[in-house]
Amino acid sequence: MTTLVKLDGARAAADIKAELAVRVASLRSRGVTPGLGTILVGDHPGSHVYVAGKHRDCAEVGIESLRIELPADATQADIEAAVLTLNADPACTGFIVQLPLPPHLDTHAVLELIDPAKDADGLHPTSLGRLVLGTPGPLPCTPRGIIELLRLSDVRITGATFCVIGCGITVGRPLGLMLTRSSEHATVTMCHERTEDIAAHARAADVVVAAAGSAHLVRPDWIKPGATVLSVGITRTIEGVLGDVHPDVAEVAGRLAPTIGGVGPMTRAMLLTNVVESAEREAARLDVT
Ligand SMILES: Nc1nc2c(c(=O)[nH]1)N[C@@H](CN(C=O)c1ccc(C(=O)N[C@@H](CCC(=O)O)C(=O)O)cc1)CN2
Repeated sequence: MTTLVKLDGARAAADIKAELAVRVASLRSRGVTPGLGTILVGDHPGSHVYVAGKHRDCAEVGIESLRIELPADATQADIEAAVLTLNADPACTGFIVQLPLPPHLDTHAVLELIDPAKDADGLHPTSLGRLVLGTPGPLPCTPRGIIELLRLSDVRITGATFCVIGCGITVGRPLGLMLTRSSEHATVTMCHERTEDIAAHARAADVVVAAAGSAHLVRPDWIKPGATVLSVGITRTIEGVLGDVHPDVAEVAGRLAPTIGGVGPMTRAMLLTNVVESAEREAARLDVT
């Protein structure tokens, strides 16, 4: 039996927030106050928990935060008006639209309306285009958090084989792009619901990232002994929160980012990082002009 190392995202995020608090204090002393806006539509239980966490984090590091909440039956015009409000609000230096939106809304049209200069999530087409081209821009928070957690935990990325399960816009798809940049140079297999024999792809990988949103999809016999596994997808049921990775995977993996306290806190820490980096660019611009 392999000894399991926990990839402790909660602890890493606490360290990152402590460092960000110092940078925010310095920005404020130079007259730049970072402000994060959030737009939350509907009653998705996970989204309420995550957005509450994002506002708690802001208070902890000294970032102002603004909150817009809309009912589940909000129209496309309602949410687009909320985006335009935050685009125009000088107190909001960056903002996010919490996903998923209720299915009657056009998510891509909403994301496209965000002022790219205020895109705190790295999900605007301009930011994703920059990611493809390799030019600097805000990076999507969960993939950035995954890579940061692997680096801080000394997990080899360059030359390693990754199996990314799930191709959604918040995690899998941008993670594939980020892992294959020259700064990472990993070899990545992207798996999705039409992939034949995902288990075989996972078994061949040094690192398995489960971001499909399918409870206990990844079983122990999918994992090469000693491999690194990250449980990213979450399903909320009446029995509680279930991750994409079955708990018995802990008996085979060498390192495991658990469903709770793994990648989630890192996602939030990277959101704060994006907000602070954008405010620092603004401060540098003001110093020059
Ligand atoms: N606009 C966005 N929407 C969503 C994103 C995103 O990056 N931008 N990612 C995911 C979920 N996510 C971010 O909002 C997220 C997931 C998990 C956590 C978190 O703090 N998890 C805690 C547990 C909380 C709980 O479930 O009780 C932990 O792991 O300890 C924060 C953010 C979807 N939407």
